[in-house]
Amino acid sequence: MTHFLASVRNAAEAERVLAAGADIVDLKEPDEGALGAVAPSVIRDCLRTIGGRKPVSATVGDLPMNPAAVAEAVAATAELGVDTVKLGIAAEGDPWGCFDALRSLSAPADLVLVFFADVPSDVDPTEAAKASGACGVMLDTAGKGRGSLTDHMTLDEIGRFVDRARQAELQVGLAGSLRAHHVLPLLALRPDVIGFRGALCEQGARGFNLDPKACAEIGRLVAAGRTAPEARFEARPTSAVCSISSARPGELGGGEEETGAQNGTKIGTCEHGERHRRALDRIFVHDYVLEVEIGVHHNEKGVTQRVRFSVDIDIASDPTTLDDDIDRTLDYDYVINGIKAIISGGHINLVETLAEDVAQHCISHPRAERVEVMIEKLDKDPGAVGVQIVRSKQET
Ligand SMILES: O=C[C@H](O)COP(=O)(O)O
Repeated sequence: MTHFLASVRNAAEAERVLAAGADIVDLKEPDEGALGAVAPSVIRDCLRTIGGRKPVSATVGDLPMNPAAVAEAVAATAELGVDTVKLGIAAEGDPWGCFDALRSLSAPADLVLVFFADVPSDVDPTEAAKASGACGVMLDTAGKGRGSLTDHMTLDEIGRFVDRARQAELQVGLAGSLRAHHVLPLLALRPDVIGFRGALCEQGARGFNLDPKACAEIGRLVAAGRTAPEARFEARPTSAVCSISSARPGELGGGEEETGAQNGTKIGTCEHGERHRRALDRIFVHDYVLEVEIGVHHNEKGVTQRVRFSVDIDIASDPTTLDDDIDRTLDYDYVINGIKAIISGGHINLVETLAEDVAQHCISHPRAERVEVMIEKLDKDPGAVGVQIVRSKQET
């Protein structure tokens, strides 16, 4: 199961993220850099407040790779009683000297090495963990104004990082200016930890106060999403048939589709772009009907009504490297699990809001270029009413 790590700067914030369902409280001063350290007195205070309810990690600051300084900082932080100490691997200095020094420490806390996706490093994470005695590795970003983790690495690359750590029997975490729309695609990679600060704060700014609504929203998404990837191995929803049917070459704009036995959900793929090395293909989920709590009217509150989702996503693909591999395209489950996670959040007033959330989820997939979302309420008299929106990567 993936654990929700929330970075906080004091005990009051720790209480707030615990209320939002955080599994790991990560002590960090956001104004002091990507891995800014909080003062020892603040760590003690937080440990008292948390009182063992959840594991606590702490960072040691953005330190240069100086063996003596790194070993001293890790040992001092571990002595305060945290469960895990997180150490960022900087580009310059003597990382291997640091790993040697750490290995000979007998610090009373686990060590996690943090690698920055936006800082090139030739240190191999699993080798570094072995050399230092770390029990885990994590990806994060150093430059918090320079995009999120997925702006610096593709999902395939992040997946390989997770897999390599797994093979080395290491715990693995993912973070780096992650937002709500990153939750599902990253949970699908099955990391042990997914970490947030900025997304939990007012205006999404990591140095600002925590926003209780944002904390709750991220907590809810992680809780809902970490079960969603399992759906790949579970029975499909009765309303959907999810078999793949690809267009044959030459069927521009055509394509094949399969129709659900229960209510006619259609899911498929059709090629509609030019057939060069990098084609534009269209993945679609049509006529997917779910019960949703939605509407502004009094008689729409506290009840569900049938809503039909039709989603078309244009994806960049390279047919020469597809290799019959689901990870090299966009899985229909990504769309379906996203819709399910969005509607599990409770009542939504407007179909426009629902359409926008679905569109943002879809367009955030690294392969998605353009998405069309149609949402229809089916139980309104006299017929279907709804909204259709189009969003492109360039607009987001
Ligand atoms: O360890 C997780 C980090 O605190 C993530 O911070 P961020 O979401 O602001 O990049």
